[in-house]
Amino acid sequence: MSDRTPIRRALLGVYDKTGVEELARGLAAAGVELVSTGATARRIADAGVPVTPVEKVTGFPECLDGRVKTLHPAVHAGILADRRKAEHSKQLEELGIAPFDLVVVNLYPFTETVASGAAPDECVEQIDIGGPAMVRAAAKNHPSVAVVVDPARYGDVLAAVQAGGFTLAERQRLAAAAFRHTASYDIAVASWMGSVLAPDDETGFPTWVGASWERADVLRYGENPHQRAALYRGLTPGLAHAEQLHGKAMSYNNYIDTDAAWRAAHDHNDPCVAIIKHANPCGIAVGADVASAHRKAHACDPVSAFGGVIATNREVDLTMAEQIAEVFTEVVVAPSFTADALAVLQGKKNIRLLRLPTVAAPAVELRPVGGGLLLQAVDRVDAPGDDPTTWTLVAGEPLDAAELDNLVFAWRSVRAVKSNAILLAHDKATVGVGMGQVNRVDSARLAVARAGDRAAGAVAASDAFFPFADGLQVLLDAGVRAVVQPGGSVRDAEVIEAAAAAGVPMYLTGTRHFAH
Ligand SMILES: NC(=O)c1ncn([C@@H]2O[C@H](COP(=O)(O)O)[C@@H](O)[C@H]2O)c1NC=O
Repeated sequence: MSDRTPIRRALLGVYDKTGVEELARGLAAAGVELVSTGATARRIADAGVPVTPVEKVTGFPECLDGRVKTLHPAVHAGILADRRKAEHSKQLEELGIAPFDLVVVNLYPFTETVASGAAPDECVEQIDIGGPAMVRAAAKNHPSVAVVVDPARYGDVLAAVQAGGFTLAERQRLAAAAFRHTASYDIAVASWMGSVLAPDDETGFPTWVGASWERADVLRYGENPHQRAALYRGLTPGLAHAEQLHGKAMSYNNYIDTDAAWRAAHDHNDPCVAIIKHANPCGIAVGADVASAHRKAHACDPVSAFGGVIATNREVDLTMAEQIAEVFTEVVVAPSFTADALAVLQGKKNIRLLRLPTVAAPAVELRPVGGGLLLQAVDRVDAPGDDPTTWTLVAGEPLDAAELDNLVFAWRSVRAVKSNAILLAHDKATVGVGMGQVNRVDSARLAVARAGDRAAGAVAASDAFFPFADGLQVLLDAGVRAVVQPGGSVRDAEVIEAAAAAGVPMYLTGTRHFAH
């Protein structure tokens, strides 16, 4: 036996009126009686489709600037009657209320109003009350009623009407989508109230955090092939919203590395290229153009750059594309690609190309820990100590403008390096990066080993203070010509003395850039 419920009477009240005339026309042509709210009813009537204004059903005028239009038993009993129960149908008859089989509603644009910078009163006015009430009622009563909250589903509605109504499974799916819609809506309202309108305290962190994520993709696997994984998309812009222009599906590790690469490239204002492997840079460089930045970044560690992820903060041009095409590369992410660059890269079967416009970094980042979540302000290279005019020279002679620029490049780049970061740079390009160690001496050794001959004359940045002079000594012995580090160790005097003894300028920033 079919579990379709025929659609004879529909209630329509939509803020986003996209496609509503076509829907109404199709429903009316199939003999469905239409009831609708103020502006929606006018739009339908203007399209020449017969429609009953909801006031005719409620016997009550829309009032209080639209705050009350559908909040009435004649509407809600019509939606909530469980047609499987004879008693409900009997009660409706006694009350003179006709049931609804279909509810089509979308809500006031609360999020968009907040995003527009509107005043609090205007935001509050855009908190839809009657809409969610109808949506939730219809979704609860999905055994009898179909609910649609997305204009993209109107085609399905018209097909279902022709087929004799939605099946129970379809109504269940529509109901689940409807509850997701109202839940996300309420999360947006509660978040705004708790962090903008009426924060509970002065910490800057709300006492409650709600989030709404839409599944964007099911990935082939997670960090390892035996782990299942999926990508979810939130409301803030970023990698999860990037447009893939070419190549195989992104993997879990591709996402992790691409996110790190994107961030590293955007820590610089000049044309910059960052090449990332295992979420760490194997090359970062700035240049007059992206192609020269890419050549310099690649030269840092060509062995590791094999199979890397490349990000740039500018358009990829033909020259850069031709260079990339020479090396096996997993992903290239950029704000844009010139047509000829795209053509070259699309000739490579295994490369993934992502277009992601440059957007402001999010203010906070979340990291799950067992049973909870850490929230922190995102580390950007814009703290007071990131401005070289605030640096303190504690050893050696001041650098000339060009070398200081080089040191600033090293400092801006070291933020992207994880766990005891030591970064050597020359000509605004990394030449040796030490990372992922549990002590700073080993990171220094690694950076020097990777730099080889290039360590002599390079400048060095350390993401955090040297706890002892030993790590610094490794750099001094290798011949670095300047060092920047936060300072703040109890043994700073010892460390500074080592730099002074070697005649190497040392600048203290007072700001640390740990990344784990
Ligand atoms: N107050 C109510 O009873 C009420 N009933 C429905 N709405 C909303 O009003 C909008 C449709 O109204 P109109 O057809 O006038 O544009 C929809 O977004 C719907 O969710 C209401 N508005 C706000 O709560």
